[in-house]
Amino acid sequence: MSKQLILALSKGRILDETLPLLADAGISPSEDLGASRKLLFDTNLDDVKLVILRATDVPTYVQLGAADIGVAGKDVLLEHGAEGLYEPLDLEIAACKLMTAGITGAEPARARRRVATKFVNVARRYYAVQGIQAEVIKLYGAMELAPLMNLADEIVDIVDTGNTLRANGMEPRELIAPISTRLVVNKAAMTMKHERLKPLIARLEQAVAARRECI
Ligand SMILES: Nc1ncnc2c1ncn2[C@@H]1O[C@H](COP(=O)(O)OP(=O)(O)OP(=O)(O)O)[C@@H](O)[C@H]1O
Ligand SMILES: O=P(O)(O)OC[C@H]1O[C@H](OP(=O)(O)OP(=O)(O)O)[C@H](O)[C@@H]1O
Repeated sequence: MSKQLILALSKGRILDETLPLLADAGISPSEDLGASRKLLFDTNLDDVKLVILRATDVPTYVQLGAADIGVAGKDVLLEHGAEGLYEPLDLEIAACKLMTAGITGAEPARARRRVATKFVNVARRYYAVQGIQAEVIKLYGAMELAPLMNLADEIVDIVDTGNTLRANGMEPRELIAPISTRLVVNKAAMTMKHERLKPLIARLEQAVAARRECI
């Protein structure tokens, strides 16, 4: 097994909050991530490299061992499934909620509810547990448009400020799960590379704890 540790980061919103946390933990990329089209970066630590991935690809890289450790939203992890992954640390960044939502004031009454979402696995599980028959429609963005356009009765999506829902005449309904960004580790790497992973995870734990104390 390679001596290097590969750390997979979710690009976009999560990356913006991950880089300062990594810096607090004493880990920084050797070059400016934004100034390059590169996706694989050295860091100030000899044995740690970073890969910058689409958020939904992080669990796949870590599960299959192409990366040893990763940073991913709990929403993405719930949708992907936890097989082959440990989730040792809540990084307490990019907090939001995974919720159902519908048109403001409308009764969620259909016997068989049509639900638009990119979180199809989460949605199927959620409605099954509630005993609600649901036809789940996969979308890749702009979920809030689906009820307005009569494509769906309800959506399952991320809610933060609620501004996107309000701007589209919708309201939050049920909380499915509180979301934050998590550290995930490949199960085999946790055993085979334990000596290298342990101090890395400890650094991150300390950085999260130090921030909590500042709040
Ligand atoms: N207000 C928010 N809206 C969306 N995601 C949020 C919000 N706050 C925190 N998050 C977290 O950020 C992640 C989404 O990041 P971002 O919006 O950059 O990616 P995306 O547009 O969903 O991904 P992609 O571009 O790969 O489709 C979510 O998985 C969630 O964990
Ligand atoms: O409650 P709010 O603060 O309005 O945030 C929630 C919105 O933010 C996200 O969309 P994003 O802007 O990431 O676009 P996306 O649809 O491409 O994911 C999410 O899908 C909601 O639409």
